[in-house]
Amino acid sequence: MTPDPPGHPPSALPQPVDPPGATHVVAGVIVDARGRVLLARRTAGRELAGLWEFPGGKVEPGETPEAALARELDEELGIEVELGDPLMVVPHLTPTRRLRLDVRGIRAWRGTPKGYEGQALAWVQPGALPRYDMPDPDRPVVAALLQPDHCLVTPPPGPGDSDATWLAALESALARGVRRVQFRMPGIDRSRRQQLLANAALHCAAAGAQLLVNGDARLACESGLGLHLPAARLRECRARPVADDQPLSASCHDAEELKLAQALGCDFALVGPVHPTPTHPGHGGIGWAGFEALREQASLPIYAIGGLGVDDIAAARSHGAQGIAAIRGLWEA
Ligand SMILES: Nc1nc2c([nH]c(=O)n2[C@@H]2O[C@H](COP(=O)(O)OP(=O)(O)OP(=O)(O)O)[C@@H](O)[C@H]2O)c(=O)[nH]1
Ligand SMILES: [Mg+2]
Repeated sequence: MTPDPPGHPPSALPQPVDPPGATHVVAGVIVDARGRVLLARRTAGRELAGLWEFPGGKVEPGETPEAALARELDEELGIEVELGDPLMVVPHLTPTRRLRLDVRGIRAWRGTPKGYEGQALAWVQPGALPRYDMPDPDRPVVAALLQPDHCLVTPPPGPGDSDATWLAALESALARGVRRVQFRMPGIDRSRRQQLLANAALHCAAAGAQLLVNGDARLACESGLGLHLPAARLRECRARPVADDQPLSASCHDAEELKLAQALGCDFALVGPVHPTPTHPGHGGIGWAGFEALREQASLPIYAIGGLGVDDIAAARSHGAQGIAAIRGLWEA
């Protein structure tokens, strides 16, 4: 791609090209005035019969995704729609094919949705979506509707930094909208770590942010917080190391680790580095293509990490990520 000439606005994000053999499926998130989301149930005799899905269908040859979604929602529900923002594109590998589930918001519609193909419809409160049995690629979509689109991984206090300085930086990250925090403290002794964690927990609770402790299962359990497993710890785990109601996440670098994380019931994973970062010297980064190659083999929500910040959230979503996780990118104002 040639760089944009000076004085011109940056060009729009390149349209993702379907890899050979991928079936491009477009689906809409239709929300009513009460904030409920419309799901449709796949009818008997079709693949994945009985599962609930976002209404939509396959893009036909020569059709734009936008035209395909408008057509599908007219055929299936009898409504005329105005499309809103893209939510995310989930690349997914099934035993028989490669899918790209391209999910768009629906800004407005005319008509009353009805099941024109005999499918049952349900208007679902967002918080109840995880209770509906949906196809695997919908799991990250539901997470994108409900959970934070960025996750702060804390740096330890710098040399000479007081605990108060570190806590003030955490507070300002929370004030900027961080709602998911991984407490990572390499090189800090246990008693100082515990003290910082106790204070961080108070700040996070006050902001309504979720807090997960990196690596230390005992500390996580004692303090009733979530746990994040670095890849080496993940590989040692034979069973979920925290209670079901405590958040659990893991860092994964390959498909095997993602499978382990999923089998343990991790709520989400961190995958990267997408771009080179000072934290992983000598690693060139897996790039978005490498990220998608891992994403398509798993169904749990995944944050992309490595040289990313809030400006990269839309791009991350277009590659199937929940959003981005970052140390520096979210710590520094
Ligand atoms: N519409 C829709 N399809 C989904 C979702 N999640 C998901 O995996 N899919 C998959 O994407 C494909 C969509 O195909 P479809 O059967 O709805 O296609 P369609 O409306 O064009 O119907 P047709 O091919 O039966 O005529 C199916 O394999 C379906 O399982 C979703 O949330 N919405
Ligand atoms: Mg359909």
